[in-house]
Amino acid sequence: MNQVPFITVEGPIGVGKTTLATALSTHFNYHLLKEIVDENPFLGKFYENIDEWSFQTEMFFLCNRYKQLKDIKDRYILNDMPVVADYHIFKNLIFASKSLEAPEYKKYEQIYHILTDDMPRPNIIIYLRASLDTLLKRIEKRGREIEKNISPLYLEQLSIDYDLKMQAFEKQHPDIPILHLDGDQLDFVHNKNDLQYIIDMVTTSIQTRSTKA
Ligand SMILES: Nc1ncnc2c1ncn2[C@@H]1O[C@H](COP(=O)(O)OP(=O)(O)O)[C@@H](O)[C@H]1O
Ligand SMILES: Nc1nc2c(ncn2[C@H]2C[C@H](O)[C@@H](COP(=O)(O)O)O2)c(=O)[nH]1
Repeated sequence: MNQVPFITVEGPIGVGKTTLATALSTHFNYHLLKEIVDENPFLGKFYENIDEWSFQTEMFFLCNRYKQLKDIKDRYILNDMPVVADYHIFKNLIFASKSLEAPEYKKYEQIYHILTDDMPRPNIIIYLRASLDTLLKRIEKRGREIEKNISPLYLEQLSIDYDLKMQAFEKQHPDIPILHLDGDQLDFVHNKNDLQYIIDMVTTSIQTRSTKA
């Protein structure tokens, strides 16, 4: 496993991944790996008609993230420069497993592993959860036009899928610390003490990893 800190913040749409990853990047002076969203030309159509646009949407996210991971591997990880990201590549499987029909998902999964199995993986994961009501309010506050069509049911199911994925991930990777945070209780945007609480947790995790290395 790579020794240099590679931290990721994960969780359902609108939970605060990009906000927290950006704050951590600034605090620790780590390179920030931010996922692209608005550049995905299919996402707006996806929310209007998932069946029609899911394959192109998922493939666009996969190809873009593959290129991002390849770049940070070459430019940062292999040069022992830490990174903090607002996504884990496994999110592609969470979304695609629901949006693609089984035969297409089988093909997608094969392509996913071909592209990403030799890419760097985060060695500290921050898992943010929040209630459906909080997620919906934050998505509305963020105000992306294309996300106005996100159905509460889609978001609720996504949250369940994230929980199931994280439970499975913890069993499969006991060596990778997962910091579970309650996004309903922690306001790291408006409350400095809440942000400092998270920073202290992450600092401890980084130090623990370096002593084990
Ligand atoms: N803990 C929080 N408390 C209050 N507002 C938050 C919190 N986290 C995020 N937000 C706000 O919610 C919106 C979505 O945050 P964002 O970081 O874009 O979520 P994600 O990257 O998970 O989709 C933004 O407007 C952000 O300012
Ligand atoms: N169908 C997919 N949609 C995805 C994927 N990754 C992100 N997204 C969407 C969800 C949000 O509308 C927006 C930003 O996502 P966040 O998780 O950062 O809130 O993009 C994906 O792999 N498939």
